[in-house]
Amino acid sequence: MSAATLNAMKLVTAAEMRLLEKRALESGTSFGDLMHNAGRAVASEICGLFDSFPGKKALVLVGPGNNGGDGLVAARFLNDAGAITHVYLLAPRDPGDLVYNEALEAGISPIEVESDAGFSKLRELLGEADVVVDAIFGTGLGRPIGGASAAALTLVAEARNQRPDMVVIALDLPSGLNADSGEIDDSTLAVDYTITLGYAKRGFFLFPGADYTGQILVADIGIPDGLDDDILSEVIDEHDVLSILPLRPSDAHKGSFGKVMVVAGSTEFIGAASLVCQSAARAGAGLVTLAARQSLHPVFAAKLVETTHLPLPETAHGEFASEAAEVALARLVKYDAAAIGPGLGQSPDTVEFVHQLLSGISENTGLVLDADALNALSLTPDWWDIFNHPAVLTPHTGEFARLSGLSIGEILANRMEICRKNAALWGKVVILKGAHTVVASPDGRIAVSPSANPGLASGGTGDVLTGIITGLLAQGLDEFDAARAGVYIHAMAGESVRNNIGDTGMIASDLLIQIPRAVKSIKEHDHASCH
Ligand SMILES: NC(=O)C1=CN([C@@H]2O[C@H](COP(=O)(O)OP(=O)(O)OC[C@H]3O[C@@H](n4cnc5c(N)ncnc54)[C@H](OP(=O)(O)O)[C@@H]3O)[C@@H](O)[C@H]2O)[C@@H](O)CC1
Ligand SMILES: Nc1ncnc2c1ncn2[C@@H]1O[C@H](COP(=O)(O)OP(=O)(O)O)[C@@H](O)[C@H]1O
Ligand SMILES: [K+]
Repeated sequence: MSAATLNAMKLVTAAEMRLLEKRALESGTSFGDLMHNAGRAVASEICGLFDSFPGKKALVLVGPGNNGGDGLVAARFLNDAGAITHVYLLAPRDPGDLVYNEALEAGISPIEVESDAGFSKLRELLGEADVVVDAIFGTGLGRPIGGASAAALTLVAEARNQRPDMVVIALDLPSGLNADSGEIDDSTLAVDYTITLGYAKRGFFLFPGADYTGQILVADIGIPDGLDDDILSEVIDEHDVLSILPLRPSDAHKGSFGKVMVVAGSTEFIGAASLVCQSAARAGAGLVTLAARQSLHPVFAAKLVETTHLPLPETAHGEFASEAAEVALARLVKYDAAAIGPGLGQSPDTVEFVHQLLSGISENTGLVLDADALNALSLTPDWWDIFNHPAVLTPHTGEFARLSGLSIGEILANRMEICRKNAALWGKVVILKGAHTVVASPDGRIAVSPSANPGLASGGTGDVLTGIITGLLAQGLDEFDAARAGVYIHAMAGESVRNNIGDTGMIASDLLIQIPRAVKSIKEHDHASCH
């Protein structure tokens, strides 16, 4: 999905959605109103997808519960809008069902599920439909989809393969997609659009579900304002990022934008340090200094022209000397933010160096810990009890597994919730990297990247993220703001490269010049939207 298509979105679990619905009912909205609003809003979104809607052929697949009820209301409004509308009932509706009877009164004659195993009528309708709405199951799915519903969904998928112009829409969510975990059923359709009710669901940003939603549109179903203040999860949005980006006064000097120290790099991982330094500068930091072992200095000095250098003492064996941390700490007091870890390696001397740095660093220094700094932390049981400095941690799944003691499978199965819980336990802002990166604050807030971009899955792109966030911390942002703005800018930089060269062969260095361009674009969009 293109990240730019998403607007500000809170994310809910199925339980949170039920709670919001309950609050809406308690505040005087009836369930009938909500369902009516839902069906009408879905129909209105569907009409908006076509240049001219009257005369289009719409097929609504209706299931047994309230998702099917919404489908019946939507069918009525599609009919009113001039579509030739068919409703296909996958399960009988109660004869007293209000929305069913309203559909009948509107002249729609629902087609009962066929006893013919060949589903000849359904095939015929699918052969002609311009738009198919999956209103079979929503958040109430309780077990695997089977029988006629599974068969119908398979037929839609087949028809779609034969007629790519047919638009397939999921009402609330693609049937079978788990709103909380992103798990899917064998029958779940990969749709073109998901028109979701009230709030986007967490599962839309978790895999495999994230590959099935198509473009997500949020339909307003009339849940009154002010009921969702305790919903703390959202997709990171351009307007939020704009509101937290540091100001750039015209009379600024380099001291205005903060100083970053990067403690990174080793003989084996030279490039990591370069990428962090360059991205911190590209994110707007006033000055970047690289602290690396002194024998590496000539290489870095040739490569990093704008960066200043703090060569650190080393042993005859090319390891950090015992006084290296003290040298770095003495200089660090003059810095606003530090990135520690990328490419440092994991030798015992390096681990000791990292531990000394972390135990001596001032509370006033903004801190991003990545890669080998995280690996070094993981070696200490209950490390979070000892290391209580505020920091942004940027683990990928493997590093998160080491930090938490959880298995990679456990983390992947529940990325948002696990990231949220551990951020609270560790007292850190935690970025769980990957497609739809999750940012969690110790206070329970979660911000999810709108972007999934396989182009970013190459060595060094994480170092760029670390640099951007440290650059933002140095400019005065707090940890959570720097983390979510950094994740967004990094994602936008990745989207720009993907737009330019595709998702194959992107390298981390390609992102660097795109960082200021992403910031510029965020600022200009706001300017454009004001006029
Ligand atoms: N939240 C809101 O504010 C609003 C929410 N709204 C809508 O409500 C939707 C949730 O509705 P819901 O709770 O009725 O659940 P839904 O997804 O229709 O399915 C439940 C039905 O399916 C059945 N069933 C379950 N699994 C099955 C299976 N594998 N195979 C076969 N049957 C299965 C289950 O039967 P049972 O398990 O009892 O046998 C029951 O009959 C939500 O997604 C949204 O569209 C709006 O209307 C208004 C405002
Ligand atoms: N499929 C993907 N979609 C979006 N972002 C991704 C994807 N794969 C990787 N990334 C991003 O690329 C970066 C990779 O970081 P990391 O795994 O630490 O690699 P490295 O250490 O080589 O830089 C992270 O910011 C991660 O979120
Ligand atoms: K559905």
